[in-house]
Amino acid sequence: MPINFDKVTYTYQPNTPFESRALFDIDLDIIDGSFTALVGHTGSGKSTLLQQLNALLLPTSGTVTVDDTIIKSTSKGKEVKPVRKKVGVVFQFPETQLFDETVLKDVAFGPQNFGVSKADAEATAREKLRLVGISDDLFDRSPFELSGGQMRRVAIAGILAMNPSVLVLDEPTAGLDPKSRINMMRLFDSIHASGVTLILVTHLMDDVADYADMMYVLEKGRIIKSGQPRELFQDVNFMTTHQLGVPKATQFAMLLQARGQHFEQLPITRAELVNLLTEAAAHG
Ligand SMILES: Nc1ncnc2c1ncn2[C@@H]1O[C@H](COP(=O)(O)OP(=O)(O)OP(=O)(O)O)[C@@H](O)[C@H]1O
Repeated sequence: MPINFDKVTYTYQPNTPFESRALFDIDLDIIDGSFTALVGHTGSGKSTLLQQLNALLLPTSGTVTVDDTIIKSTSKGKEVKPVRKKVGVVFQFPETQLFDETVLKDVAFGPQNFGVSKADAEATAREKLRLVGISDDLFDRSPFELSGGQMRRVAIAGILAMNPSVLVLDEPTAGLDPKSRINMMRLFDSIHASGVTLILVTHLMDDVADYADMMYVLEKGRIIKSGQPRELFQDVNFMTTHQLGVPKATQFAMLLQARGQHFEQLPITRAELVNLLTEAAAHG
């Protein structure tokens, strides 16, 4: 499902002494089926932008078009409700939003709230819980008895139970150990492969390189660069000057380059680096 931002601005607490503008003239295109990464420092406006994707915040000026719904400053709750169902947002540390007495009830809550029958909502909840790797024996347990990683998976299943066409993920692997982080990114990759449009906010350039096909760099409320990760990571100077860094494979290739190794194009993933080095070794 496509999303378009046309000259979106957002101002917190307008017309008060605390007025502060968080977004300036944002133009953004999320292509249907794409995997888009949004990167930027603390305070660059990522969370503010995310909340515009499903109308939790309305633009102060400009428009956000989600599929065929146009969201603007004067939009009413009823007009934007369809967007809430189509665009699922997984906020940072989503496990803090669990509330129901059992895992199954918690995940079934969203669809039931949108009018799905209890039986159908629970059937969807079971399917999504299995998809995120929660075993059946945990369905009737309190979500608060689970481990932190399991709680996060349950919270993600709750968003997936709404069958969103777009899934927005705000630093979804924050606080996880390296193995759980890799498993969770693989889960999102498989959700993307099933046709869901993915938007990932992250500061991990390896994840951008491994998964994203489009990338936007946000700084002080403005998009200062956009393009395919492959293109943007070639401009190592830009990425480091803006203190975002580059993937580990690119860093390693640069070290080799400083020692005389030639690369037509810097690799951005580990697999690419290995391939290039294997080829180079084969050709002496
Ligand atoms: N409720 C608010 N009231 C006033 N200003 C706010 C509010 N929320 C955020 N801001 C300001 O808006 C700007 C953008 O903040 P935002 O949280 O969108 O950035 P971010 O890139 O998501 O940061 P982080 O990575 O820390 O989550 C910052 O200057 C911030 O101080």
